[in-house]
Amino acid sequence: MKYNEIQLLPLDKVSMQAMQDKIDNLAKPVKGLGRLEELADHLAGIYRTTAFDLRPRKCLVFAADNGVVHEGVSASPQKITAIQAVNMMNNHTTVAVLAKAFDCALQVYDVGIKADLHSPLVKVHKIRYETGDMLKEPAMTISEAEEALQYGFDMGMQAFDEGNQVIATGELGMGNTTAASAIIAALLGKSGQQVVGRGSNISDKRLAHKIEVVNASLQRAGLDNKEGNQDPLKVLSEVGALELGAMAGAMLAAGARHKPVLLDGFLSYSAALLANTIQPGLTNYMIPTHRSKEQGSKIVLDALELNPYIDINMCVGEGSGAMLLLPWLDGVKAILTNMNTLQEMNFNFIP
Ligand SMILES: O=C(O)c1ccc[n+]([C@@H]2O[C@H](COP(=O)([O-])O)[C@@H](O)[C@H]2O)c1
Ligand SMILES: Cc1cc2nc[nH]c2cc1C
Repeated sequence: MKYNEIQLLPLDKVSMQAMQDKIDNLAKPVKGLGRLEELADHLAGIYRTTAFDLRPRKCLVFAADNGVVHEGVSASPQKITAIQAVNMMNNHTTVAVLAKAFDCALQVYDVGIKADLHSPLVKVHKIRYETGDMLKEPAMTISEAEEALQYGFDMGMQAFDEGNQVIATGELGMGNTTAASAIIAALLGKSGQQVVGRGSNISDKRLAHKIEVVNASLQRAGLDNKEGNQDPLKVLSEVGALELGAMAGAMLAAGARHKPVLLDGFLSYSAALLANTIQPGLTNYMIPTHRSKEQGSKIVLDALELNPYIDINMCVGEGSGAMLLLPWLDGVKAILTNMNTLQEMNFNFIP
C-alpha cells in the first residue's frame, strides 16, 4: 500500500462513550482517574472497542545524518548519530534502557547515516549518506522524500503485521532539530525566531546563528510564506530530514491499521505535522506522550491540538519520552481488567 493512499476512519464515538460508561461504573470517585480516563477513551476510539490489548509493542527509531550540521547548528559532533545507532541496538541508550524496563521491542533503521555501520542489529535502508545542506541546496530530492515516507510506512505496517498493538516512533540524527524547526516554520508560516530552540543544548551565540540558518534556508527554498505551505513533499525535500520523513511514514501506518502511535518529542511533532498534512485527521491516531523542553514545542503542539500527558522538561529524543507513557498504558489495561464495579461493591453516591 502507498503511504498516501490510506483509508482513515474517524474515532469511534460509540466505543468512546462505552469506555467512559465503563470507567464511571468502577468503584472509585467519578472522574477520579483524571486524564487517565481521557487516555482510555481515546484508545477505545482508535481500537473501536473497549476490549483492546496494549502488548506487544514496538518502538521504531529512524536514524540519519543531516547536511545542515556543517553550518554549526548543533552542539553534538555528527559521528554521534552512527555511534548511538549501534549503542541503541546494544541496549545502552536512553530509549533502549527504558524500552527494556517497560517491555517494548526496539528497532533502529538506518535511512541515511553518513557511515557504514558495523552492526548486524541495525536495519539498513540507506536512502543517501546524509542529506544536502538545506542552506545551500534541497535536503533531498522529491523521490528521496517519497522513499523516506514509504519506507517508514512499510516498517510501521510490518510492525503491526508482527502483532504489535501499539507502535512508538523515535529518531536519531545530529542537526535534526534545525530541520524540524524549518519543517514546522514552513508548514505553519512561522519564522525561525518562533520555532528554533537549543536542540542538544547550544549556546546563545549558536542559537542566534541557528535561527539565521533556518530563515535563510526557508528563503532559499521559497518557503518563507506567512500563510504557510501545504505541500508536504516540497517541505520535506527542501528543508527536511530523512529520519523525520520515515517517522511520518510510520505514523501513517498507524492510521492505516487503526492502531495508536506514541509520539515522542520535538522531532516527532514535526513528523506528526508532516503526516497530518499528508493525511488530515491522522492526529486522531497519535498519542501525545510528553511535552519536549524544546522551545518550539508549544507552537506545533497547539497547531496539532495535542496536549501531552507528561511534562518533565525532557528533550533526549530517540523515542525515550514515548517509553514513559508505557506504564500508563499498562495502568489503563489493569484498571479495565481488575477493578470492581460500583454494582459489585453496592456503593451508592450522593453528589
Ligand atoms: O526529543 C526532543 O525533543 C529533542 C530535542 C532536542 C534534541 N534531541 C535529540 O538531539 C539530536 C538533535 O539535536 P541537534 O542539536 O543536533 O539538532 C537528535 O538526535 C535528537 O534525538 C531531541
Ligand atoms: C549523546 C547524545 C545522545 C543522543 N540521543 C539522541 N540525540 C542525542 C544527542 C547526543 C549528544
